[in-house]
Amino acid sequence: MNPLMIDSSIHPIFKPVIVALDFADESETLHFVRQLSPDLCQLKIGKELFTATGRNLVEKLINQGFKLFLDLKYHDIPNTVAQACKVAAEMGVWLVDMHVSGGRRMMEAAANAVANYSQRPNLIGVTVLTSMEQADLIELGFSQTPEELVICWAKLAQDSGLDGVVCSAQEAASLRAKMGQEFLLVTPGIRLNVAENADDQRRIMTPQQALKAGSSYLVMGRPITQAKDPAAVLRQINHTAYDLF
Ligand SMILES: O=c1ccn([C@@H]2O[C@H](COP(=O)(O)O)[C@@H](O)[C@H]2O)c(=O)[nH]1
Repeated sequence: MNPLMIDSSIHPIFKPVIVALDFADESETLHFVRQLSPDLCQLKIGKELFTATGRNLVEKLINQGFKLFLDLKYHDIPNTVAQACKVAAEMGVWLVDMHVSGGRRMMEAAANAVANYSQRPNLIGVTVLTSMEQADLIELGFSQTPEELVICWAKLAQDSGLDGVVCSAQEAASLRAKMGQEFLLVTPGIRLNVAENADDQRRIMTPQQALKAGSSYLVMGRPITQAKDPAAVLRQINHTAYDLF
């Protein structure tokens, strides 16, 4: 056995999963998180849990040693998003996101707002939601394929000073080739096998496919939170990641 496997925190690629804590309250969340550890995964708080618990739980989980993705998908005028990103930076979060469709000036204002924090959060742009497919884009007036739109918005995000994007793993290979090795590709829409229930997701991949394609981090909610043994699933994915790299 390679000695690196003893500590999966040595390189982030060996714990690529960000677990989406899509729960309704703090006690349910903390009960679930007791099964995990910062050596196994990162955590994500999104709209449901943040609306229920606010900054208190974010700070509690950071104090437990977890890297925290605050997934509130900001989309507003530049000043409002910039100020929100400053508050997130003060809370010590690791990743913050905003919709690329908020435009260049919004993203530049956000990047400038956090630039001088000694430990600033990584800012990432949400491209085309993984729950969307071609028909949804047509209905919204877009003529591009999901992949074309994701590539266009990822370039704009990079040009506006963001550190990466949220996209589906189906776009990861082309984005990795175009955006370089440092650009973060954070990919939800992950299912343990393609025959698994995709729920409301449309553009899905397995952990192995996503990592091979160039994903930096895999966002996984239900496949982990509804698993009998969430830690075992995470260990398995970490071993897969280790074997791949
Ligand atoms: O395009 C996006 C952006 C964010 N998400 C979030 O990721 C998780 C996925 O949960 P699953 O249960 O694994 O489907 C969820 O918190 C979403 O808000 C996304 O799915 N797609």
